[in-house]
Amino acid sequence: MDVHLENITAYHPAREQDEVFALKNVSFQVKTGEHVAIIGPSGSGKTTLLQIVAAAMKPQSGVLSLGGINPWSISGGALRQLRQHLFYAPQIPPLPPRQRVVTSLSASRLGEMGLSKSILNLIYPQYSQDALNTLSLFDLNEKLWSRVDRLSGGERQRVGLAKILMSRADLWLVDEPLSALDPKRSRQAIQVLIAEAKKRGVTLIVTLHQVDVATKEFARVIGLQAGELAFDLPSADITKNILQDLYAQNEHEITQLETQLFHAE
Ligand SMILES: Nc1ncnc2c1ncn2[C@@H]1O[C@H](COP(=O)(O)OP(=O)(O)OP(=O)(O)O)[C@@H](O)[C@H]1O
Repeated sequence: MDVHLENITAYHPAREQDEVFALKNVSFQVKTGEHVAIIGPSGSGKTTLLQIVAAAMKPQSGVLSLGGINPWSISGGALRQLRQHLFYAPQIPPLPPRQRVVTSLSASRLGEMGLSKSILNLIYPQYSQDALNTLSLFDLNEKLWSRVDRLSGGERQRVGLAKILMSRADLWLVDEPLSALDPKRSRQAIQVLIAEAKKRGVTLIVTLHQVDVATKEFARVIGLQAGELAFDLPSADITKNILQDLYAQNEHEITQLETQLFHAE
């Protein structure tokens, strides 16, 4: 599914008084099957941007088009149908605490199950073989029947990624999927996500704090700064100066950036 944003401006209803917007005049296109990373300092609008693309938040102005359809100009029923084609994975995966991993993974296919199968899924989890195969991509096969609240933070985050792969959506919107993972697991997890997206022709948009992962693993990187598009470049064209400018206002993150770039060399 292709994504097209034209002059999107958005703000949160409960914003601070001094905040005028979370996104301002943001325009870009992502082709079907393309993979894009979005980076930027904390508060630059990365999550808001994903929520806009997921049609979970309505922009104040501008036009969003998903597969040629403006989600805000169609009926509620058509919007629900359109949303079945995309998977939005928030920063903290919403995993009900007492649920087993297998149930949580199969819930990614609730949209195609129908009511009776969905209820049955709570007792006899469906698609358990697919769930096992997916978990094995993240070295989590032995956790298939574990309760979600007995997993470590990093394991929970990888279950969140496995849930994306279990879905049959053709647009994946993934918000900071690596925050609880060590560098080696981060690299491995993002490589699995990209390889699966490629295999299935899925369009992938991922927000990342790990600049080194974004520039090494993604062919295209978009930089956001204070709600505006700072750059939209092939990763090969992104220099240290461009990155330093992006994070210039944020001392803490520029130190992190230097560490990442230093280790990446
Ligand atoms: N639910 C909300 N209510 C009010 N304001 C919000 C809300 N969520 C975000 N904002 C504001 O919108 C702006 C963009 O926030 P957003 O969460 O999109 O940034 P981000 O780049 O994802 O940050 P981070 O990297 O810290 O997750 C910030 O100024 C933030 O304070």
